[in-house]
Amino acid sequence: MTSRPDTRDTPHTQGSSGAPALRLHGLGKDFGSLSAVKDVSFDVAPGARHAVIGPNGAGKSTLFALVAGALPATAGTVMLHGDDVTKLSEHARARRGLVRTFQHSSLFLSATARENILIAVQRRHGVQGQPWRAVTRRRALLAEADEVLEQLMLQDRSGATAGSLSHGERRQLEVAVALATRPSVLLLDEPAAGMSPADTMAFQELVLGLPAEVTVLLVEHDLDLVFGVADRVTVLHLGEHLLTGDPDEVRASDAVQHAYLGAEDTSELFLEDGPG
Ligand SMILES: Nc1ncnc2c1ncn2[C@@H]1O[C@H](COP(=O)(O)OP(=O)(O)OP(=O)(O)O)[C@@H](O)[C@H]1O
Repeated sequence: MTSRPDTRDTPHTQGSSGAPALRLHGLGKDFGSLSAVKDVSFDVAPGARHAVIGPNGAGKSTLFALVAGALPATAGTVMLHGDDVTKLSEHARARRGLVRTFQHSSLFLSATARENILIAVQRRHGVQGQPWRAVTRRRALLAEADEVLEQLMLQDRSGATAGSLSHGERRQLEVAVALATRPSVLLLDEPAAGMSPADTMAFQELVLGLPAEVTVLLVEHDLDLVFGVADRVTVLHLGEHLLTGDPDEVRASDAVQHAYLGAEDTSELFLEDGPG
């Protein structure tokens, strides 16, 4: 009988064999007679900032849930660094480094920003349930939490309770909490939802500043954010894979323009920088 190594204390690696960080193959999800995701295949390269976009009902959230392990797939496989994780739970995937943030906050609102991160750091080190008894390790754990606070530009909000943070800051903190688990692949679920334009800009900087070795898969409505951060974009339409390409290919694609706006004027869908 084999047992999986406990990876809680080891940084997650990018895999050994040159495999993609993520490979989705023939992925499908049916809800009764509705196929929300149909035969979707694409790779996410290690270190990529890869976005999934598509019009309402395209299947983005469902695909996200299939990758995270929140929903079982009806068909197909999810490979993480070359390992088949299709049958693994969300928790088991997270332990292998595939970590998501939540669209609806899962923060402890009465705990400070630093404490929220610390809780994640402690979990990674396997000291949850006895947080303040591990006195000798406390300093190291706090230092790790502070490093994440700084990475996410939250050091000035360290002592503020999560409940007192602005919407944009909470989103930042959610990413910080995810990052504290040392993911190899970070899944961001519509982070710009409900954000002001200024918060979205700040969030863009945050994503651009994430450690290069962390692969990011982002499901997002806000195309400004997508085209501000992504080096690869997958477009879904009616549950199907329409195109995976670099941002310029996606912007230039008639099929993508039509998927978004049908026969309507598409001239302003993907605005380039500069005056409109
Ligand atoms: N739990 C469910 N049960 C039944 N149908 C569902 C369920 N979840 C999603 N769907 C349907 O699957 C299709 C894809 O939905 P999904 O939410 O994945 O799309 P989306 O691209 O994320 O949409 P949006 O941009 O509007 O959030 C839609 O037709 C939706 O109504």
